[in-house]
Amino acid sequence: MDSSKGNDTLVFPPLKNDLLLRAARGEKVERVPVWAMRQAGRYLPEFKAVRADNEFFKVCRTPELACEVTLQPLRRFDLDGSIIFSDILVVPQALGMTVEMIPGKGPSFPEPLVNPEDMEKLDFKCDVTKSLSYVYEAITLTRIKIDGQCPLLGFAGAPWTLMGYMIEGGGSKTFSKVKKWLYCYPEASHKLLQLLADTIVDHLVAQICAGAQLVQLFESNAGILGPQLFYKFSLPYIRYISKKVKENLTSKGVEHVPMIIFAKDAHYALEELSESNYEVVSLDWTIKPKNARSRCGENVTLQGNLDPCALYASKEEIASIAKELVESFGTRRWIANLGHGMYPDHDPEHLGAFIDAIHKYSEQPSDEL
Ligand SMILES: Cc1c2[nH]c(c1CCC(=O)O)Cc1[nH]c(c(CCC(=O)O)c1C)Cc1[nH]c(c(CCC(=O)O)c1C)Cc1[nH]c(c(C)c1CCC(=O)O)C2
Repeated sequence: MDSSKGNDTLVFPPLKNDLLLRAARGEKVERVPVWAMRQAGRYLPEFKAVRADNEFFKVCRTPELACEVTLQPLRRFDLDGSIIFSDILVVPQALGMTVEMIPGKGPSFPEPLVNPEDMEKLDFKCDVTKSLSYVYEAITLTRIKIDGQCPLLGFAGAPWTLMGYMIEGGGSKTFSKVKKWLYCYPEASHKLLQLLADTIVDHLVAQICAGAQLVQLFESNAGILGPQLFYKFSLPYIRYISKKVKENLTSKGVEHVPMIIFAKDAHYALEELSESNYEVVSLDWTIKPKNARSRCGENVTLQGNLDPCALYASKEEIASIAKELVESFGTRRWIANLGHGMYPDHDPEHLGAFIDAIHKYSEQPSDEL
């Protein structure tokens, strides 16, 4: 069958480029797939034009706008993957918290959680299929509009990263408020992390049922925890999520999709992450590809790990860095990406140079496939 089925009722246009799915599953590819975290964003003038007239969460909540900005980078670049435009902070919103996106500052929670009693304000019975239905509608619409050009990724923030925003009320240098919870209120912390994990499972399953062909879990603030806290308060929930997502899909009779874990700066846990039931482990730029491969073994696909700042280099230098990455990662079980997201002052053409160079240097002679 050439049409891909997201669930029993949805039939989407056939997929013309499945490199990303094949690389995630460890199959041979004729060239290495490439996409970029935050590929839809403020470095694109066409994104800024949409944002000029629409508040950030309005774009998230309006399926036509979310679909439009998701497709913008695909019109410019030869991308092998597309990530739905949304935000990790829609989950705290679904739990009843107010989140604002303040220009020049980033996300802000006017009423963050201060004490464990504040958790009573959260909606423990929240039904994401209702409160986040706009995300799933955006995914289904985008899956249709993308017309099989490449696979569509869904995503969520991991529990520890979301807990950080909910308690700090925004970004932070030290994350001392949320870390204080881990030391002073470990039981309440686990209760909050479990609530988040269960909500994230439902959110990822609903995205897959709506048409997401891979999903990525962002533990962007893993680096703030040392190994001890990571093994206690992050890794168990990362593992719970992959297990439950897969179980829930099986019980619904929906095909499994590859799952990607990005635990930024958690080098110490690479072995454990690669044994956490995720098909892909995404790396930040501070680790050598060969080192990561020998620690993760041969059974997972690696993703990454260009330093986003390398996109400030000349196009020639970007091409030579891309060539080095291809030589270090090899062409099997690798998805080329950045080690974190695009920055607003990146030149779009420099991302284009990276994408084209990865394709050029990873092209396989057809008789070797
Ligand atoms: C931590 C985090 C957030 N959101 C996200 C993460 C995890 C990834 C990471 O570590 O960067 C994930 C995210 N946020 C966004 C996407 C969309 C898809 C894509 O990657 O293209 C994704 C995958 C859109 C966005 N989310 C946000 C923007 C920019 C805001 C704008 O348009 O005004 C975009 C395009 C806002 C946002 N949202 C968040 C922050 C910290 C910010 C402010 C960042 C800034 O201002 O530079 C929370």
